[in-house]
Amino acid sequence: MLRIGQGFDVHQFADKRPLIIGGIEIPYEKGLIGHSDADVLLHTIADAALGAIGEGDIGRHFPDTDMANKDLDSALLLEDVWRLVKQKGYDLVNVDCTIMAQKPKMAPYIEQMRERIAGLLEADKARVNVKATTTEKLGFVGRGEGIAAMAVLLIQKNN
Ligand SMILES: Nc1ccn([C@@H]2O[C@H](COP(=O)(O)O)[C@@H](O)[C@H]2O)c(=O)n1
Ligand SMILES: C[C@@]1(CO)OP(=O)(O)OP(=O)(O)OC[C@H]1O
Repeated sequence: MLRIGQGFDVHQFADKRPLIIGGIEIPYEKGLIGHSDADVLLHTIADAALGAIGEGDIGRHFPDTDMANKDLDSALLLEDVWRLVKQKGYDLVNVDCTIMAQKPKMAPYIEQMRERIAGLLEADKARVNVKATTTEKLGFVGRGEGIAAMAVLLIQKNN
């Protein structure tokens, strides 16, 4: 049995915040804001995984009204979501992600992100692909107001 899910998330830039994407801290003059650590890529993957198992979205599982989720490490959030996926008997087939950011350059950090995500999803790195694109200076991403990410994720159960 195969199931597919997709995810999309956006977070806004602010000064004096670390920039954490894909579980990796990227040196930059600004970071993303959210109730959690605002890891836009891990949130997107978690939403895609929840979509694939028909379990809603991260806002339902980790409400931003709950102070227990304040400054939450999104790696823990994705680990929790992945536990649900595994409990239902599924493994990762592959996940493909796109980060939309005018700046900074993601290319130097992509391999580290793949390794981190593969670890969180208990899968080989070859099953994880991460891409980055600018939006050619158009829209909120192009103006450097924030970063968006999307993911498509496929899981498989062998029975
Ligand atoms: N934040 C980003 C954006 C893009 N890249 C890399 O540059 C390539 C070209 O970007 P375009 O927006 O012109 O498509 C893209 O394919 C990425 O490899 C990046 O590293 N970081
Ligand atoms: C992760 C949660 C919870 O800490 O907070 P945020 O960091 O604001 O992230 P978002 O992608 O808006 O949605 C899920 C939230 O409930």
